[in-house]
Amino acid sequence: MSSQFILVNLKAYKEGMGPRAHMIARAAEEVSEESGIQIGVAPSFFDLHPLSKHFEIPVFAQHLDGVVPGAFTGHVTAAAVRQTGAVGTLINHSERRLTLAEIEASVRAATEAGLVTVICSNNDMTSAAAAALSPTYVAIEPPELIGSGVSVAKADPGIIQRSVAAVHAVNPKVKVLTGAGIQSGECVKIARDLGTDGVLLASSVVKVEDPAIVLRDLVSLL
Ligand SMILES: O=C[C@H](O)COP(=O)(O)O
Repeated sequence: MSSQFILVNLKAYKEGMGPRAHMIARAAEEVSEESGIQIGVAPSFFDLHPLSKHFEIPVFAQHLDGVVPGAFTGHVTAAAVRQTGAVGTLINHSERRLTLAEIEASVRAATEAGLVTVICSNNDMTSAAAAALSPTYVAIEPPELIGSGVSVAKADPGIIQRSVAAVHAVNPKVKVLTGAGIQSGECVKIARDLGTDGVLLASSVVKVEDPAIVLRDLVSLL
């Protein structure tokens, strides 16, 4: 069985909320069972518990704050994310950037809560810095390609290769995902052949009428 991981970020897309989040999670679970490839979803905070309750696939938060439970307002603690049944979290997504100190605090809090951590980075230098914090994964995503329909695997394979090398030079135990414009089995295969452990993607699955068709294509060459 391939150890590749496909993580679908539902972002704040209206096509990824409520009933649509359930439909996407159901498609992810079906395709995961058929293919043996692990497929997870990162819905809005409000859909974490509904999805973790109904589905076996890994459910991730899109962000968490590195604060301990207490007098904080509008913060999302690692303990609260854990209680929803989520098993992991994105940290420092391009659309939810944090300071270096905040990233470190978020990774520490999430790790202490037993969550899988995915730090997002924008280039190979920040990938190396992220690896120094010992997350489970670093996800390299060139911001200019996010949501563009142009795949990082085809447009900029060099950034994937350099990031894998940079991450592993700092900490060989840290796994690497890549994202931005990922849309087909060919993209996933190119990323895997460049040394990544999977992909992080959104629009190509979330914004289509039938996500299962795209998900089946994504796993087709693994
Ligand atoms: O979290 C996912 C990434 O930002 C990629 O988004 P995208 O697949 O729509 O380019």
